[in-house]
Amino acid sequence: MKHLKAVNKYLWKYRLRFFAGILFICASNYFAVLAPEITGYVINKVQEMLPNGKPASVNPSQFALINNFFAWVDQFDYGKIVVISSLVILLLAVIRGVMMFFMRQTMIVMSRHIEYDQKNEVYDHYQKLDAGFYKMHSTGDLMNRMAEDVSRVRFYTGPAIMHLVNLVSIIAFCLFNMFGKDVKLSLLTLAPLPVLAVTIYFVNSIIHKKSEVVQAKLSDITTTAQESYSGIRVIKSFVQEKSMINFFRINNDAYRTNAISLAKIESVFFPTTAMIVGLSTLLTIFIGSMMILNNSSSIGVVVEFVMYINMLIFPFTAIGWVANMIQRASASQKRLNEFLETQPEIEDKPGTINADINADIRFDKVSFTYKNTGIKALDHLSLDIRKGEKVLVLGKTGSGKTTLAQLLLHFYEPDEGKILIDNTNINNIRLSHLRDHISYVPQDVFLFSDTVYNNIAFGLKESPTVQQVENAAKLAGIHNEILSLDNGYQTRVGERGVTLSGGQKQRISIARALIKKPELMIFDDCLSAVDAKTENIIINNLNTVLGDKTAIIITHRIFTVFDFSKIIVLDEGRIIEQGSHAALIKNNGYYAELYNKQVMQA
Ligand SMILES: Nc1ncnc2c1ncn2[C@@H]1O[C@H](COP(=O)(O)OP(=O)(O)OP(=O)(O)O)[C@@H](O)[C@H]1O
Repeated sequence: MKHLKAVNKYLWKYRLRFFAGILFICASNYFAVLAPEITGYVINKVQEMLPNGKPASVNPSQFALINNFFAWVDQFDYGKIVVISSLVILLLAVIRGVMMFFMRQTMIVMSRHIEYDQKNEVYDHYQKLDAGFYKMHSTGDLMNRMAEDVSRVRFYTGPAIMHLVNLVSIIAFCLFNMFGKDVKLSLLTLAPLPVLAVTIYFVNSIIHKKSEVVQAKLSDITTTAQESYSGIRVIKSFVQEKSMINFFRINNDAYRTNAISLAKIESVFFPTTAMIVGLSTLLTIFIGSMMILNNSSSIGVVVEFVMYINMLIFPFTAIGWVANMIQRASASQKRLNEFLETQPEIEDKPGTINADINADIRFDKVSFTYKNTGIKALDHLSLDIRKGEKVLVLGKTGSGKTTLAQLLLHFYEPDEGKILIDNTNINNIRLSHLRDHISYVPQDVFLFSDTVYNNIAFGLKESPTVQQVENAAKLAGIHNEILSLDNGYQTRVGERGVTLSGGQKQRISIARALIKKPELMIFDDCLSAVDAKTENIIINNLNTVLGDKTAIIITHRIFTVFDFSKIIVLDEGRIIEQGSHAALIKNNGYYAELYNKQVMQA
């Protein structure tokens, strides 16, 4: 329960709806408990009219309103009493209906507002968390917390609170009336209800546990099916269709077994509840009849009690259900709190500034180890890049090239050493300011399920002109291919849109970086899926576009068409070669070896 304290701030934010909701619930139950009293009164009147009938001695109602009504209606004859009472019962039902409408309008609408706020809160927090966090948590886990956990918490702020207040108030009103009328009859007829509540609570827990297992199994088969669709080419080329079908069947079998077991429990549970309800009514009639025969109660009061007992059954059965809902919401809120309380390791510290970024870069003995794997990706690396320089970063796979780029973007923080831009430590530069001045084309290109146009324009503060978007696409060597798509720049890509080739995606993401025109551009092996001819065109274009901008180009291949100011070769997080093309060829090391291989292949 303590975890749910986190939603109190929202209950307070929507306090008007919350308190109005409580008021409507109490009002609806107040009007609900008046009807049995009037029914009992009318029945006693009927009995009084029978031959040898005498007035029943009944304790007055607990409510002044109803006592005043009886005093007033008593002046009329029997026929009028029945008609007026019936109309009043009808009126009470209408008022109750209206109150219930407002109760849902306040409480359930409040829970939807809270759900909306909470989704925003979680999403905002996700945006603040750093790359390290995302490496540690799967997308499925993040999505679940955002969708399922938030909706379970909504069950607490909406239906659970509403039913809780409802059952507390209806139980209070009924007991107040019942004990006021007849203490002995109340004690005897109410005795089975707590047993009913406890039993239902336990059976409900079993049902919930079983439905969770069913949900988990369902999610297993969905994942298996989803992976089979996305990986269908791999499955077919490895001739694994049969084993995939078997794997799916195993998951589906597990789902069926659990779903059937749940259905069995439910099919016993609901009839049993109905039977207990019937037995309670029967018990009330039986005990009531005995008391009428002993002249210690009246028919009207017994009928009134039968109605109260029927009113109480649902709240008593709901105790277990509501308790389960609260428990589940609490578990979900606990999971949400875990994330919401996670502070990003990389965030703006006090005193960070919007420093000038002209892109003189210095790596000063920088070392970095990935915490999750313990791999040392950079080892006392020192590097100077002057404004306007174009630097080629080469190295075997895993040598630390991407890490170098991501440290510069401040995705991670060095364990040792410092990174300076124009003599300011990047730890002192506001994150958004730093990243605004850098265009980064990552190795694993990502396009949003949106139009090609919007994908290129993504991240710009102001909407670009069509001309600007097309220019960027031309420089990235993709303009003509975009025009040949059915809807040109308005073609949707990704999910349910056109599927682009790896090379096309890479070039769209280059266009996205070029349109931003920042001080520093980092291209991380982003031409790997492009053929040599297109690669040459793009590199040539870059030569013109980059102008006096600083650029870091990470690659596995050597580009001879481009005149790099500096080439650095990384190995195991250290610079092993550094210099101009000519100097490195002369050096006869890794670079010369790679160059010779490339020349031979050409
Ligand atoms: N997120 C990560 N968590 C843990 N270890 C990582 C992570 N990213 C990279 N590494 C490890 O750090 C080392 C350097 O990786 P990095 O991606 O910087 O190399 P790279 O030179 O860019 O490789 P490639 O050319 O294959 O892209 C590698 O050994 C890699 O396994």
